[in-house]
Amino acid sequence: MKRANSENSGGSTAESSGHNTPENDEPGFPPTKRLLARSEERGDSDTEEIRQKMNGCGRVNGEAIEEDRIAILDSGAQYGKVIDRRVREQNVFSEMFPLATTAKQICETGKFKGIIISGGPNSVYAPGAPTVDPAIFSCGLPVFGICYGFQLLNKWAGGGVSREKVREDGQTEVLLTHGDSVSPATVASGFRIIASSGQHVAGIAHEKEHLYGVQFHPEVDLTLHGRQIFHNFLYNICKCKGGFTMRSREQICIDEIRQTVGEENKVLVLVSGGVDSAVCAALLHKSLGKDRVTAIHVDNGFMRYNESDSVIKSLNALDLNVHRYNSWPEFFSGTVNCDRKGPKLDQTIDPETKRQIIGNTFMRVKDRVMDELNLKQHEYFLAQGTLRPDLIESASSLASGHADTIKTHHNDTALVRELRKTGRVIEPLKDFHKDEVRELGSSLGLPDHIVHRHPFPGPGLAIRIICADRPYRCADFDETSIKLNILANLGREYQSNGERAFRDDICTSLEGWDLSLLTNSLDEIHTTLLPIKSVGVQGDSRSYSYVAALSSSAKPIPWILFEKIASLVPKILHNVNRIVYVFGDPILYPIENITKTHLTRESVQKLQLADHLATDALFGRDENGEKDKYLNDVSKVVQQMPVVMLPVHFDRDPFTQPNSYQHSFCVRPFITADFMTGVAALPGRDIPEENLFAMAEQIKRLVPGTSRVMIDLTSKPPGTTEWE
Ligand SMILES: Nc1ncnc2c1ncn2[C@@H]1O[C@H](COP(=O)(O)OP(=O)(O)OP(=O)(O)O)[C@@H](O)[C@H]1O
Ligand SMILES: O=c1[nH]c(=O)c2[nH+]cn([C@@H]3O[C@H](COP(=O)(O)O)[C@@H](O)[C@H]3O)c2[nH]1
Ligand SMILES: NC(=O)CC[C@H](N)C(=O)O
Ligand SMILES: [Mg+2]
Repeated sequence: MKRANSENSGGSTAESSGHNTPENDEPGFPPTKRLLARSEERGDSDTEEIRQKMNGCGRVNGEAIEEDRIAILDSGAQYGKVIDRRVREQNVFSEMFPLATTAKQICETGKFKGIIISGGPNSVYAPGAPTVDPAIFSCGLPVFGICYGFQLLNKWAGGGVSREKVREDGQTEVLLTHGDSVSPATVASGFRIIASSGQHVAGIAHEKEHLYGVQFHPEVDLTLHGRQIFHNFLYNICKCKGGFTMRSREQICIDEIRQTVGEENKVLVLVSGGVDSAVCAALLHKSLGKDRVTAIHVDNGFMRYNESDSVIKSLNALDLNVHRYNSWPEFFSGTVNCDRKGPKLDQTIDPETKRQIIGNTFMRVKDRVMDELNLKQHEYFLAQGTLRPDLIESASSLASGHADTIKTHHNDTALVRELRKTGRVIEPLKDFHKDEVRELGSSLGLPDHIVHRHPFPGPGLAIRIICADRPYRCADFDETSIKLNILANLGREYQSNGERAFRDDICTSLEGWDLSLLTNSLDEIHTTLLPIKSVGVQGDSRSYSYVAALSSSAKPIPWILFEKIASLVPKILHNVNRIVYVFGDPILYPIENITKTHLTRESVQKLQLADHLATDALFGRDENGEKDKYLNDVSKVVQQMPVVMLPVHFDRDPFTQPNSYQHSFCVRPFITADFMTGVAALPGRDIPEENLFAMAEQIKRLVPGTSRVMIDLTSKPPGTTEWE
């Protein structure tokens, strides 16, 4: 293995990191003492915060944990808190600290057995990129670097990290999401390559120094054997004993609620009918009793068809005081700020602005409701069923210091953050993931139809109507369209030199991947780049890019081929976030225009109908309506199925029919455990194909102005569950 000298490696040369000195005969390892001293001198601005965190460390709800501890240094990954969970579920206590935490701070406690460094949105070679105290790698504790953490490790030890032509996003057997890479030639000396992915290095180890790094994400569910990797690190390498068991999480939540609210005060809880708020309300009920808890459900105008009625029915059955408020005019005319200046929600296109308006309007409606119910602000706390992923994706400082905002969840807007600072917000589930909340709900005795209900986002259908007033076409649109078509038809004979060169380029870039399904396919795949944007998450950062539509006359529909194309497109075309299949005949005309779309009552009603038809067709409905809709076999495989309205009118010759006025609908059946990562459900394998055909036919027939129906084939990452 050669020592790297990548231009992009940020100048981490043998000389600058003090390698090969007489004090340390192992190449690549700077002398520990010198680095520990240097780390003390740094005087980082985070120091006070870290010191406080370190002092408070090792306690769960006041109880000291004396067992082995693992320090997780947070580079801002979306998956940081998933690492924490993976470690704790193996009965080892873990705590997250800012990346700037020094080796000295960790070592002087004498309680840590190892260090894990998380992934993050930055590039290790970018100016000002967050970095780690170099002594971390030589303090004697085993270190496991994940993604950004792996890149920091390799760079520190004299290896290289560089921006690659091909970024990797998505699942193979492991989840990869990165744009920077280590190549075999740039692995730091002394390290052994223990895993590869195509041409990239996926794992390195220096057994003697107990230093390990992986480019992929072992912490997420999508990585097969990820738990085993943590087990090996914790038990075989760090020699943890595994004595930590969490006290009943239910009791921890109850104690926290009682401590915060005290003897006299009361709680107003926002309930949507979803599992998180139902569990939150049940915990409050158990902790404080019925009379001290008031629940309000807000119909913001973006609920599903008749949903608020059934929510009230099922919440009343839980013995809660629930008040329902129909506030849709307030939401449609809501603005980001209280002064009502700036664009109203029904004039807004930008998804982040839509989300902020909705979140802030929830808070304003809450204030109005309190006045109406004569509840005194100083006696009341506000409770929300906020979960860990809501905070991570909103880049809340409650979750991480370096994370990128993927999307602002409505329950974590600026106004909510202001209220939190006053200490009057209770979020007992803020450390939970969705599957853990369901477990807690069952143990609290909530009925199955609530516990297994599919999630529905607070902003509801408002973030499932893609608003637009002009097509989204950047300079790269035409080139991306051409490349998309070549990529989807790799088996075709290409005449032009340019096309052949691009095809060969793709094949070289994807060396190591099995492309036979694509190169052997005789089916013609039609591709249409849609001039609209959708939100995604790539390399721990937010992305906002094009949607690619696939169609074909091939029968039966080659779903496995489409799935493969969907997984490869974002690897090659980084400006494509989502890949959909369009039901029906192949799409022949390009999409030049969009249908001007805003949030109006009419657009919401159309989507309510499409969503209602799609949900019934896929999950069925018993004769009583709602009851078992989310308890059948398909709904156990698919954990959520957003239906999204797109401002796209297909099958129009743009020269003879320039005006676009119809909409299309896309269903997104999604398979996941914790909603941090997941994959699209594939027809014929995960969900019945005939249900989807029936659904597409019904939407087209019954929803006025429908152009086409499609299904989303994108995994998360690079897509997200919701489109905005
Ligand atoms: N329509 C609504 N009325 C009142 N509160 C709401 C409404 N929608 C969302 N909330 C509040 O925002 C919180 C977060 O919403 P979120 O959708 O994540 O959770 P949920 O609705 O309880 O569960 P699920 O994720 O299963 O839908 C809820 O727990 C609830 O406190
Ligand atoms: O209460 C919510 N308020 C929001 O603003 C919000 N945005 C996304 N979601 C839900 O969160 C889960 C993950 O969604 P994404 O993969 O789209 O980020 C999915 O279940 C989404 O439906 C929200 N829930
Ligand atoms: N997930 C990560 O840690 C990504 C690291 C880095 N931002 C990259 O894209 O390579
Ligand atoms: Mg919800």
